[in-house]
Amino acid sequence: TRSTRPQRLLKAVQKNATRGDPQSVISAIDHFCRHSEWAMNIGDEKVVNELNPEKVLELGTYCGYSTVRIARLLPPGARLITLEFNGDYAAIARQVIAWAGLEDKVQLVEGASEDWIPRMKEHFGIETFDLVFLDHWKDRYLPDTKLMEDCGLLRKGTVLLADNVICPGVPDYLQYVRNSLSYKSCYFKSHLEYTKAEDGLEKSVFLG
Ligand SMILES: O=c1[nH]cnc2c(O)c(F)c(-c3ccc(F)cc3)cc12
Ligand SMILES: [Mg+2]
Repeated sequence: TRSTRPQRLLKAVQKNATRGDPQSVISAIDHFCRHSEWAMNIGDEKVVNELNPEKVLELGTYCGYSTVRIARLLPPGARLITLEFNGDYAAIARQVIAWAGLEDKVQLVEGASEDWIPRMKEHFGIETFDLVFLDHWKDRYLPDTKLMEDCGLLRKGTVLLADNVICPGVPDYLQYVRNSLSYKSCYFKSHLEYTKAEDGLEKSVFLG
């Protein structure tokens, strides 16, 4: 049977990227998405880099592209936990993260965000996160944000970074973080990965 797009993306990484070199993995995926097949990676234009997080939560791994983008910048001892609901995506992402040599900084968990967010303390020993990257199902951004608040996983200064706030769009989440007194929110206009369509990132700082 025909291979899947994630499988073809992984083959492109194994063919064109150097083991242990995260930047070459990122470049190989960007090249694949620009010249072979579009894929829903955040891409090489939507970037927010002024953060120095120690504890990062990523909601939505897909093939691990943004996982590699974030984890490659983490200092020793810093950790990224990434949740992926789709088992096929998770299997590919594990191999992409391993090819980049970042498995020591990344914990990939397969399952539903609403099941794992309440277990961060007892299962991973994490009290609060410094950065949360939301890039999973658009109708889960708002409920998962409220769940993280209720689980005490956000502290004064925690940054929520949300992809696709314009395309496909997350209107309920945007309305919440832009109107809640508990967040300072701002929009980073960009483009939908590898296209000319508008998209952007919403950066929201939790005020406690
Ligand atoms: O479902 C998604 N989860 C996470 N990220 C996405 C994304 O970055 C997209 F561009 C898109 C996308 C897919 C098809 C389009 F025509 C436009 C955007 C979807 C997702
Ligand atoms: Mg996205």
